Amino acid sequence: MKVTIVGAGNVGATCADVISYRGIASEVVLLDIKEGFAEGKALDIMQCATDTGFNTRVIGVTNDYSKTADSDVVVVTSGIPRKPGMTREELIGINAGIVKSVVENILKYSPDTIIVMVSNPMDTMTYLALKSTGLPKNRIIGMGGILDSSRFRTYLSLALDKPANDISGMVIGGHGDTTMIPLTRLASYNGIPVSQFLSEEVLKKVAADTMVGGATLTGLLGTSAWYAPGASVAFLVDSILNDQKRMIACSVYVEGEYGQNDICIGVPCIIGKNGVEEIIDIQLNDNEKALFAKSADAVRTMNEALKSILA
Ligand SMILES: NC(=O)c1ccc[n+]([C@@H]2O[C@H](COP(=O)([O-])OP(=O)(O)OC[C@H]3O[C@@H](n4cnc5c(N)ncnc54)[C@H](O)[C@@H]3O)[C@@H](O)[C@H]2O)c1
Ligand SMILES: O=C(O)C[C@H](O)C(=O)O
Repeated sequence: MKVTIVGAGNVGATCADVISYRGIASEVVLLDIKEGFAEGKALDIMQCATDTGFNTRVIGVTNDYSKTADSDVVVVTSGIPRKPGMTREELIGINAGIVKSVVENILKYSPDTIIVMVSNPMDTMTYLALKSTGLPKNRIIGMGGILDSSRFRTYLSLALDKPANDISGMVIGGHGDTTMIPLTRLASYNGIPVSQFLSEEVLKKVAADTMVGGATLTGLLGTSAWYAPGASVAFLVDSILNDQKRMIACSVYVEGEYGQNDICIGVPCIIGKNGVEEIIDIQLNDNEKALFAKSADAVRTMNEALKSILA
């Protein structure tokens, strides 16, 4: 199985590293516009093979899309990350043009591929990729909800002082500081509602920390995060390539689900070899429904901005 990752920066290279290390794909192509950069990252990753014991072939190329031919999955991480104090939405002006040209190039060589969108603002970049290529909606998947859910589970694990893998929880809605919706009501510690262990006040703080999880890391690091984002992409790619049919919150095109239409937004999906195989339309309570509607409005407004940027 072949995976291409466009953008060999922090997230792209970490994702290539995790995919190789875990043997998720037999071949990984890293592509970047910076001369020699992807080649260097690929060689560095390949030199881990004998120490960590993987056999994935990793190659790096400078803007040569012919080497990406027949990729089963293409991950798009090309574009600029935010700096402290910025929102993801402020990246739209530069990233929209990059994403549009990248997806056009990808499809010339891999017309049947599944695209995983990472570049921010991710929900709008996913929508842009869908609309500009005309690909069927099952083949464009935005990565955000899985990362936000990992952060939610981490903050819950810290509050409970219990391992994150014993905690389940999901974040839906937009991948933005004010648009994501941690589903606290449904989070559990080995099936037991977390509300049996944590006060309402603590749970509110966990949700608030989750929502600004990316901004917190950007403040600490000076650029946005990459370890958890890279691992989240690899988890998603694994579910596609190995047809695992995991339920993962992803940004996908909705047609009536959750009362919304014509946007890409984070909802629980079954992810398998055909990409998005099903959207799980769970029953939200009135408060969650209102939050989802507000989140969808914000995502829709951001999509509108594409018209003037790409005009
Ligand atoms: N969806 C998410 O959950 C999530 C998580 C983390 C980061 N991100 C986003 O992912 C993007 C990348 O973040 P990063 O930290 O890896 O940034 P980075 O600056 O480390 O890497 C981006 C890379 O893209 C390359 N690039 C730019 N234009 C290109 C083009 N036209 N073709 C090929 N390569 C190109 C750059 O040369 C650079 O190496 C950002 O937009 C960031 O906001 C999203
Ligand atoms: O926070 C960012 O800008 C990057 C990414 O979307 C994240 O959540 O880590």
